[in-house]
Amino acid sequence: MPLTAIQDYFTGDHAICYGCGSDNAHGLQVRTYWDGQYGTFHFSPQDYHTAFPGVVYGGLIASLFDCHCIGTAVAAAYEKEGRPPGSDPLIMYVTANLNVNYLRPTPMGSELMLKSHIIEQKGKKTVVACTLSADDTPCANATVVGIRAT
Ligand SMILES: CCCCCCCCCCCCCC(=O)SCCNC(=O)CCNC(=O)[C@H](O)C(C)(C)COP(=O)(O)OP(=O)(O)OC[C@H]1O[C@@H](n2cnc3c(N)ncnc32)[C@H](O)[C@@H]1OP(=O)(O)O
Repeated sequence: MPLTAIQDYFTGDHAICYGCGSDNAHGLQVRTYWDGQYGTFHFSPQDYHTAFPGVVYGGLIASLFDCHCIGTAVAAAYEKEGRPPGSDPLIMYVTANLNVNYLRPTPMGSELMLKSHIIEQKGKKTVVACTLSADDTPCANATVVGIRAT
């Protein structure tokens, strides 16, 4: 697994995203570690991420999927072009579609693991699938369609 997350290569206007911008002090700080096959991200929900007692808020989960999957699309695109992550010209994707299945309540108090992989890379479009697990139990999964913006 790389030591640097894909989002850590982004600076300036590309580092302000609520989900993954390193310069956004109020953001979620999503970090995607891409190993060429899978993107991995761990997140520990805080008390204020609760939906109801003991259960993580679903909108938070959607946000984690969103930025982690877009990060996966960016990392995979650099790899496909044979370029170091973050090199110019910068690669950026935006979310066109985000589809989440909530399989069971996601428990508070556990570290969450998101694991993503590429389903399709074609033209401007990349489709990424991702599973979110707590204590090795899948709690939600998602498919994200990313469209290349730069
Ligand atoms: C600069 C680098 C920095 C990077 C890091 C920054 C950090 C932040 C990053 C984190 C950011 C966090 C994430 C965020 O929060 S990103 C913010 C939330 N997202 C947006 O605001 C996006 C708004 N939408 C648009 O801008 C346009 O509608 C887009 C660009 C998405 C498509 O525009 P357009 O319609 O003109 O595209 P096209 O005609 O060229 O079609 C191209 C292909 O796309 C396919 N398609 C289109 N729509 C959909 C859809 N809904 N489902 C499935 N597929 C769809 C289409 O069929 C075609 O496929 P194909 O026929 O070729 O197979």
